[in-house]
Amino acid sequence: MKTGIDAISFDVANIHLPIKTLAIARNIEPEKLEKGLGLIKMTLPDVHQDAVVFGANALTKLILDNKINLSDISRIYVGTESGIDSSKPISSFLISLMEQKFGEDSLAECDVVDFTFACIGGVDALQNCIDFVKLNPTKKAIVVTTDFAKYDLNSTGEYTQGAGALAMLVTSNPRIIAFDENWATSTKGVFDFFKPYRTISKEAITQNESNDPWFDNLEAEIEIHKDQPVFDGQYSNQCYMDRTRNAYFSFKKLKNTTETLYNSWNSIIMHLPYSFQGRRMLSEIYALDHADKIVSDNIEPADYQTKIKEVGKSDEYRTFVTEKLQPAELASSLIGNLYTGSIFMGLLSTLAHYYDTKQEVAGTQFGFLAYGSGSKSKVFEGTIQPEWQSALEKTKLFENLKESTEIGFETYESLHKKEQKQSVRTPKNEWILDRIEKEIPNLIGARYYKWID
Ligand SMILES: CC(=O)SCCNC(=O)CCNC(=O)[C@H](O)C(C)(C)COP(=O)(O)OP(=O)(O)OC[C@H]1O[C@@H](n2cnc3c(N)ncnc32)[C@H](O)[C@@H]1OP(=O)(O)O
Repeated sequence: MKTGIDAISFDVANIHLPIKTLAIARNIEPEKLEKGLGLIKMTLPDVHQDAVVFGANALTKLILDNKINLSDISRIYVGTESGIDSSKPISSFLISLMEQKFGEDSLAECDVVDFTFACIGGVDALQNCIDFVKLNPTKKAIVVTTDFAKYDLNSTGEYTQGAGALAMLVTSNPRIIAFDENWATSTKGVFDFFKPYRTISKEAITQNESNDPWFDNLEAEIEIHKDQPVFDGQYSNQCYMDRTRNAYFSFKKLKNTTETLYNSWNSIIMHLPYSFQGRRMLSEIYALDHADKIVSDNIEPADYQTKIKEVGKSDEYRTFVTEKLQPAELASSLIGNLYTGSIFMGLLSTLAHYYDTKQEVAGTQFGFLAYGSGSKSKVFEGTIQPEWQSALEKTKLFENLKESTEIGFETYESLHKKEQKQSVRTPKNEWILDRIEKEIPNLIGARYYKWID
């Protein structure tokens, strides 16, 4: 029996800052961002959007477009690193919003939970749901990935920001992609990118708010966390490269093959924190697993990086990138980083590209190289199913991305600093963040959402 993804929906922030505008404002050469990293637009949440809103919108679309009967859904597992509460998971918010829209107790027997491991949490959720459906072939699960990839102003992560969610129905005999048995993992506990709690004294926080009785219950110090990560960009690239390489070669061992694995993959879907990350990182694996061994086992360490760089710039590698990686990059260039959703947006981008250009990919294999900082990589593969086109009929990814509203630099900064009061875009047929109760400087209160017709 086959198990995999039967349907996919998405919701991204449909306002964006052109990368050129950011480059000019920050005094960065636009060509570096456009041609070096493959960036065109950067999306970010409007005033009424957050990770719950994106997740709820993607999930609502999945349910409506595929006429899903909620009583058939046994699990909704969420991959996210944008949790808004240390106890109440985003999946708990999603349950209440879906019941608000589709009927009270419609998900009363559904198991829900969030998975957090930086950008790989969605893949962890998927793997769990696949295992569950394999054991219970008549049952169905949904995976939601939702995040706001927010970086500090003026940081090297700033131009890679993005926001949005995907929702995927996991079933037996799926219409889009069926995953094979083998999943290889490579893990190492490192600090390449993380979001630590910070300690702040009660005194510092209450200076301007001393009349609020809420503060009476505070300890002398409290811990808060900021949406933006602490990170070391070049080190995170090294960790990405090390983990994916190790997982790739473990995957070959699991498959018990000496064949050059990527040759059998029609498309390669990687975690894309920005559009060209995959092509910049894969050249090492490409060189090591090449049939003619471009890099031999006994090459001098000093020559190793130079050789990998050379391979990355060769015509042969460029052709390989155009054929196997570029379709996944298209949406990333127009959206930015989606953290847990990036790899799945790469899958959707690839399929939407083949759909729009009327190319049949049923029966071909796609290879997946996932990465999450902290750090972990998983490598797995799947086969595209005969009904993939009809299953994606309503998705219209690139048409939808064209509708995004452009904003200027001042609006971008005011949204980033949470100073903007009025939404840029008028919401329609979507969930919105209605209000946050007990919001005080640096602390976040209970959030309430509503559906806007
Ligand atoms: C969150 C995760 O997934 S972890 C893995 C990735 N890490 C992150 O995303 C963390 C946040 N991001 C960052 O810190 C940064 O954006 C990074 C590390 C990804 C990129 O760092 P930067 O210092 O901005 O860029 P970097 O110098 O590495 O690369 C710039 C590229 O543009 C190229 N470039 C520079 N100028 C130009 C130009 N004028 N024309 C064309 N290309 C140019 C460079 O040659 C280089 O490409 P190459 O190495 O393929 O030759």
